[in-house]
Amino acid sequence: MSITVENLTKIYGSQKAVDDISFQVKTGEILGFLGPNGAGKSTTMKIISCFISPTKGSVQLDGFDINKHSEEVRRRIGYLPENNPLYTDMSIFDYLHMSAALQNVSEKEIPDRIKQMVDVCGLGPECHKNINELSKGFRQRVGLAQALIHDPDVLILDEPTTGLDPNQIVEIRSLIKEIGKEKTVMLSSHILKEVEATCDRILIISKGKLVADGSTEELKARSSGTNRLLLQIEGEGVKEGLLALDSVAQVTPADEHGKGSWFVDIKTGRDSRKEIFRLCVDRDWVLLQLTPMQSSLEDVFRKLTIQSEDL
Ligand SMILES: Nc1ncnc2c1ncn2[C@@H]1O[C@H](COP(=O)(O)OP(=O)(O)OP(=O)(O)O)[C@@H](O)[C@H]1O
Repeated sequence: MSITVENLTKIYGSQKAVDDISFQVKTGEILGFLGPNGAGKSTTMKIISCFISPTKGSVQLDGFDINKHSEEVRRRIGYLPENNPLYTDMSIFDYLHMSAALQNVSEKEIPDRIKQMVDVCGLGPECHKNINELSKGFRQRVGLAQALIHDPDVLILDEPTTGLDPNQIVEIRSLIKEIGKEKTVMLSSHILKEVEATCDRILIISKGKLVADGSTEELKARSSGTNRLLLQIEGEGVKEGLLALDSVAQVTPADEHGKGSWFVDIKTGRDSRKEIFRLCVDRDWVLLQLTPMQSSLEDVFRKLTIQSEDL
């Protein structure tokens, strides 16, 4: 089941939280939704899940419109809100029973659905406990079980791994990947490594506007625009010599990588390595290192979200 968001805007009082954004999530895709604090991620996810209505624009799930067919949409969406609000004085069983009933799962089917969710979300060893007796990781699993109880085609997960320890993060991440084999998933996170490891595609939102849309590799390539090399050279006049090469855009010191180290940014579509090697031979320089560098998702995120502060 696909999600189509068109010209979505949400204004709270005088604040534009989401500013005319459009995107699609394809059936079976795991989409990562990134952005700094207050960028508009939760607001967008709440609108898609029919928890709040947009000021303008539309969201459709395979043709079901959130404004016209909200019941149909809700039935097809599982939503894990930020901070995973749970009724902590309930047992896992009672909570999942209540969640299933609220999602109109028939009374006859509920016990089987709960059994399946306990199994899928790995709740077995803890399922006799009350929610307030569970660790954060297990509470998160209960939140996921709640979101999945009515077997929705689409899962919307708002920061599903916040507050978890590294082991729990790995466990929840692999659970999401497993679930994502059958369902369309959209998840927000502040952990870029997690998004990189879990998602097929990434959207970056900043100040309510979309600033990037693509796979991790596409975003890295688009963001850098130039290739970067790390060079370590022994010799005189290295910076000036490198800058004189036609394919070189910029040379900056990289002293943290050792004496005589430089970052060399190469113009788009060019390859300077042979030229640099010949230059070293001509000038009698000693080339100690020539390593291509890749920009990280952190670099891309910072570049795009800091740039958009100036919009
Ligand atoms: N109910 C509300 N009333 C007024 N303003 C709101 C409301 N909810 C959110 N906002 C504002 O809308 C903007 C976007 O908030 P939102 O929660 O969508 O951001 P976010 O990207 O999810 O942030 P975070 O990563 O911190 O959770 C923020 O400036 C926030 O203060």
